[in-house]
Amino acid sequence: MDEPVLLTGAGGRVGQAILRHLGDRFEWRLLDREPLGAEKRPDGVGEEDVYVTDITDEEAVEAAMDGVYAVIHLAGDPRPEAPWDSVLRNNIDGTHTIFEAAVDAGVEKIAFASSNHAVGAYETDERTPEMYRPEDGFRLDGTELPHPSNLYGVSKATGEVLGRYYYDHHDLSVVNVRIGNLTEGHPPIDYERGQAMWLSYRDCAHLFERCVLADYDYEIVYGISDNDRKYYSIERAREVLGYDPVDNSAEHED
Ligand SMILES: NC(=O)C1=CN([C@@H]2O[C@H](COP(=O)(O)OP(=O)(O)OC[C@H]3O[C@@H](n4cnc5c(N)ncnc54)[C@H](O)[C@@H]3O)[C@@H](O)[C@H]2O)C=CC1
Ligand SMILES: O=C1O[C@H](COP(=O)(O)O)[C@@H](O)[C@H](O)[C@H]1O
Repeated sequence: MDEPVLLTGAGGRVGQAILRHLGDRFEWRLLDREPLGAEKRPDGVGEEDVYVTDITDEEAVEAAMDGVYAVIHLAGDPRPEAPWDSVLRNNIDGTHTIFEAAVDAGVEKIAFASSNHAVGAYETDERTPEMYRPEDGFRLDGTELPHPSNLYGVSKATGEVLGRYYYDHHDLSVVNVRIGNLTEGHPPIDYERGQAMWLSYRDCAHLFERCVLADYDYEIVYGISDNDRKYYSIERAREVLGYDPVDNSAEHED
């Protein structure tokens, strides 16, 4: 594959985890509404490969999408407490703009950064905290309906449905990655839920690498490391994408 991979939200935590481990793996085109200094760009990615624009700007997104093979779409408001006006603009309208431009440009596939918060309401008082523990067998596997924890989760579920629409009506492969809790170096401390859905930086990069390279139609997978504590199945990601994580939050417990 010689064509570029467009990474939106490249300057954020997930984007930087990906670039840190996959900097020389693809020909990158980076997009963010904030400028990306040299320290945020892999070697060989110059300012000419960076698009400083808002994803709701249709013309600018069209320009960034020209000739692109695949998109990793991360840009958006990541705050679980984000208000409706922000998720409507950044997460829903922005994601719609990305899909429209991708279809127009003939992009092959899109990996969309969905979230645990699209399904957070499965974590009921009856199930918690037991479901966060290794001996508990409760698993979500991506076939369940969305069950959002907040309006941010609603926006992520909406992104997944937008992807379904563009997959059904256009020649575009779509994978939605319901990312757990990306934390650098070690799992969250004193936070069982976060340890159960920990995603290490290197597993995050590997997972999105597989999203670019694997063949699929429309998928919903969970993005967590291979934690002993887990309530998300990673079997679908293994099967369809060839995801093979190396980290486990249990290895960081005393
Ligand atoms: N970090 C995590 O543990 C998780 C992240 N996610 C999702 O992954 C994606 C990335 O999250 P993070 O890297 O943690 O967030 P972040 O806030 O660190 O990075 C987001 C990046 O997107 C850019 N951005 C935001 N709105 C934009 C817009 N309208 N146009 C252009 N650029 C825009 C920001 O400037 C920033 O660089 C988000 O969509 C988030 O919802 C989902 C689950 C967990
Ligand atoms: O979707 C997201 O989820 C992570 C983890 O959620 P939390 O409720 O354990 O904080 C969050 O840190 C991140 O900001 C968000 O985008």
